Amino acid sequence: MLFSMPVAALRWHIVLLPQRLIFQLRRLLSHLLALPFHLAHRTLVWRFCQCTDLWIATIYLAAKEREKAQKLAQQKKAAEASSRLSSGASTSKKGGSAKKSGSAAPVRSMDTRALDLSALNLNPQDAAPVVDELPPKMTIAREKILEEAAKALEGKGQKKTVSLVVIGHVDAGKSTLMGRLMYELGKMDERKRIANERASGKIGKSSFSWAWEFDGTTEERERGITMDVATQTMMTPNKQITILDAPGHKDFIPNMISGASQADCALLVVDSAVGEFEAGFQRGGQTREHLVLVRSLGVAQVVVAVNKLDQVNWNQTRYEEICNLLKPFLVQTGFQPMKTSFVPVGAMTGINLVKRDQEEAAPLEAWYNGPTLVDQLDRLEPPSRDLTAPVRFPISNVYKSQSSGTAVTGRVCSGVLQVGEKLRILPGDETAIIKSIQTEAESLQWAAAGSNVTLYLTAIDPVHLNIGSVLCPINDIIPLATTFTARVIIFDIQVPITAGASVSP
Ligand SMILES: Nc1nc2c(ncn2[C@@H]2O[C@H](COP(=O)(O)OP(=O)(O)OP(=O)(O)O)[C@@H](O)[C@H]2O)c(=O)[nH]1
Repeated sequence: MLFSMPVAALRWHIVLLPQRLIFQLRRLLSHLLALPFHLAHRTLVWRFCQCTDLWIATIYLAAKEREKAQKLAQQKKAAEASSRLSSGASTSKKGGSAKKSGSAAPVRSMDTRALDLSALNLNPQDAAPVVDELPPKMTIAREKILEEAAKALEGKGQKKTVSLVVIGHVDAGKSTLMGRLMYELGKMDERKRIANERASGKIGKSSFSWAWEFDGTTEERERGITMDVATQTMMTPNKQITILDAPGHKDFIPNMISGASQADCALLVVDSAVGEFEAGFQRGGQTREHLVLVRSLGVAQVVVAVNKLDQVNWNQTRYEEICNLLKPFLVQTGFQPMKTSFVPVGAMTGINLVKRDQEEAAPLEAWYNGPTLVDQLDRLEPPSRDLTAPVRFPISNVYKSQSSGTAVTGRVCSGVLQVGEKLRILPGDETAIIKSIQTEAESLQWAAAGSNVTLYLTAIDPVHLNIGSVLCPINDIIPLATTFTARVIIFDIQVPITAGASVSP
């Protein structure tokens, strides 16, 4: 080992080093000889690159131009197609699950999204006034509509219509009750029930499967709460009832108010479980708050559904206790005792909604032989409607659908309106023409005071339509006022409000 090192070093210096030097010298010589060829070659390559670059750039630009032209043509075609579609009034019958303020079309609700037109799916093209094909003409004489509307109001030849807002503390079982009622009345078929049961089970929310008929949005289903008002129609023996299922959670009170403002009557749902009823009825609970709100909005009739009685073994004493706590509060809030009624129910099992012949209903049958929920709802009377007054249609929601154009929902508060009628939008100077009138179930030629309808409008830029605006006849608008009297309801204030105090909205 000691001898091998110097021998290896000696070999490196004497044998390998000269060899490497010779190799490097030969490389240098060959480079020098090849230099002229290299220069000539490089010039050629550069010249070729210049040509090809230009050529490629020309092709690229031409392709871009073609693409741009194609895009423009496509956009033009799409715009033509959409205006053709939006001009055709939707006359198809709608059925199935509840029409949610936010279902297929992005309906606006009164919460934080209220006037956010950016969420209306409008693009710059849509924002242009939609004056598509010629708007429809008014074809029915006003006298004829008034005659028909008066007959309908008296219930002659058809059922009287009533709109009903479903209110109550969060999780009282409002949507479950309404979903189950739809099933019991045959409006929800077995296939739909099974689909809802499976899908809700998949996301671990099987106890909400009945509520899915009304809680239609993904967020509502995932969170297990109602967030916006959902609408459906049901038939009782003598009435056609428009149901407005309102949210119970206090975060969505503005949406609940929007539903209540379109209703004639209310169905209050309370949870009879011990502690749960008390939570809703105490100060700050929504049982109290909702009752005060609906009464202040003019609702005078209320049916109270005492729900989840299965959780207290259908205990009669508990039912009576709840009724006795609510009765004085209802009177204090302004409901006349003869316009209030109570009914014990089990929404989940469908007990005492339409019938109570189920096996599980035996404990209730032992002490109750009164009316079912449907019997009570059938007794509701629509308030008087002002048919001859000028049309007043306050807008509850505005939305825009790809297929049918701009639409507004709400209730005809007074008067009658028909397809083809030109209406003024207040506040403002704009007008719109009614292209079609829809309810959840059908397409109409006219609608009268008390009807909850969707109006598809034409000849109007949707930016002029806002929640709270009112549609009126062009020659009979709401008179301007400089002063008004307001009744303000304040819940749970921290500091008393005194005259002259400044308040922020
Ligand atoms: N045991 C029992 N549970 C019920 C009954 N009705 C409803 N529930 C349950 O109560 C919970 C709330 O029901 P929902 O129908 O979502 O209540 P809600 O009042 O519509 O809720 P919000 O609209 O979000 O205020 C669900 O888990 C239901 O399964 C009933 O009769 N008995």
